[in-house]
Amino acid sequence: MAKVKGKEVGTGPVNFRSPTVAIRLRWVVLWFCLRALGRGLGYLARHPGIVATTAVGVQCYRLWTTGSAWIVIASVAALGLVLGGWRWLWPDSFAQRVVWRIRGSRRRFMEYRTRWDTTMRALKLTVRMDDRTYVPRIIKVRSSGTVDQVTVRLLPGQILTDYAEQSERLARTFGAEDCRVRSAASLIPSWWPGGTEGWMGRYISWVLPRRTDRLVLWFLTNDPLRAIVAPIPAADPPNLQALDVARREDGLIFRLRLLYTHLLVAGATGAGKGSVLWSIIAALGPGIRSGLVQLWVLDPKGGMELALGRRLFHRFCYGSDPAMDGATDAEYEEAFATLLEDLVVIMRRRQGKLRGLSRLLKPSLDEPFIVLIADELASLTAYVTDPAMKKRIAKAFSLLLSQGRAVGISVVGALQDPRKEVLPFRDLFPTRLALRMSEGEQVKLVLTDGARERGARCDKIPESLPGVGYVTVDGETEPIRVRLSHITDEAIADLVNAYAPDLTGPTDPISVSTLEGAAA
Ligand SMILES: Nc1ncnc2c1ncn2[C@@H]1O[C@H](COP(=O)(O)OP(=O)(O)OP(=O)(O)O)[C@@H](O)[C@H]1O
Repeated sequence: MAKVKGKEVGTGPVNFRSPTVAIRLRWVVLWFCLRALGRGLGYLARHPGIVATTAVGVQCYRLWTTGSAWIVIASVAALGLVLGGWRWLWPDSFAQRVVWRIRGSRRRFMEYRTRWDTTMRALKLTVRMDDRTYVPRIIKVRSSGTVDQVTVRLLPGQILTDYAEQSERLARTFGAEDCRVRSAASLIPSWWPGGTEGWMGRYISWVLPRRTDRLVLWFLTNDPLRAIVAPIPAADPPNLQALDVARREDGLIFRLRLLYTHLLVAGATGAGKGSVLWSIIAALGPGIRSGLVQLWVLDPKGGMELALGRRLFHRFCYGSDPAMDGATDAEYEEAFATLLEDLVVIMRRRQGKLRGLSRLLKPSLDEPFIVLIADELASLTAYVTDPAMKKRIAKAFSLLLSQGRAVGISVVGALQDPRKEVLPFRDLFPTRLALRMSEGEQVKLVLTDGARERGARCDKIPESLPGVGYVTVDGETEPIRVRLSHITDEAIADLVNAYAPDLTGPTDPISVSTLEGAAA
């Protein structure tokens, strides 16, 4: 008979069949006992932690009762120290390996154990074969306190979409606010040094490849993104491959990779695009001060969004510079084109320098990491009035997006309308962040095809949650829900005071009003 890696469920409480062989009751009882013993041993073999804990418990009891209680006390103290140190040094790893597991075991027992089989049957997520019904088996449950991650082994013939289609019903049944269906996580945890991209991560993925017969159901039990996310202290020097910019829905910090990639941010008006740009600037702050990072900024909305931070920027163009007062639209547009073309010149120079030596530029004080931040991209593409300028801007953008990554030039662009007519080079952005959108169709344009079915319901983000969005990274199919930190005008003034590179000697505090005056 076919062997299926699922839990076998009888068709009813008792099966009545015509006996063809008479078996004595004692043999039947013996068979059931042996089978139960075999299953018990199999369970223990799959859960060595239970065996080890029991063995340690028995040993402690023996030591305690034989007058060696000090060994037990010293061992418990040493364990407490190790755990305390682990929590202090690597809080993310400690949370995921210890806290989430303990909480997950409790949630598995209290929530999922009792209702799982009936829910699977009711939602037709079971498989029938040879008169038997198989229910998908829960492999493990991890709970961050805000999200329960239930790892499930798929039955033969099942695909992720089968579960995605039932996600709303699953959420309702298990009392969650939402349910997202994700393919099984890589075996490399997010806190692993270098992440999945590092050499250690790549080696581990080669030895332990991703399990394709598993998926993870993310049950959102208590949304941590309802609360505003305070600015996250910036690392010094910044990790350009993992900038702390947002909080994830599982409560962890979302780390954005910016080096060697470009980021597209899309969202309806008031969705919080400004907070994405400012969170990135805040995370890059220490690098800006040291000269490792240069910001080139375009703010076609007359500097409304970004002028407060002008002292942090190496180049800043917002189309209405006091020096250009009274300038025409064409002159403003020319200023944007010139800035972009200047950056293309730097890109070409860096390419020439690296040619034959290396394929990737490692940012340094001599060759800093350049981030081109462009707010309201549509004003730089579709709404440019002068055809000649439109062509120059489009050409420079295409060159920077297609060739800039390797030489340490990344583009961060924000816009409201993600259609191809508005942003012809949309596909050149490997990393995408979609905030609140007015239509479900737009989600597909910004994120990957099918992202909405897998939970990225950007059109359902309420207006009361600015800064909440879904991010996808090239190569990853599932979007992650995050909320960017909220950087107020006062926080921006603090940022400028702390990180503006032109400050010399004692700090030269500037107030919001001074900056506003400067920007006016
Ligand atoms: N992460 C956040 N947390 C809390 N509030 C936020 C966040 N981001 C933005 N807001 C608030 O939401 C409002 C709109 O934000 P913002 O101006 O950044 O939106 P936007 O997408 O840039 O809009 P527009 O396209 O019209 O410029 C502001 O009042 C801002 O204070």
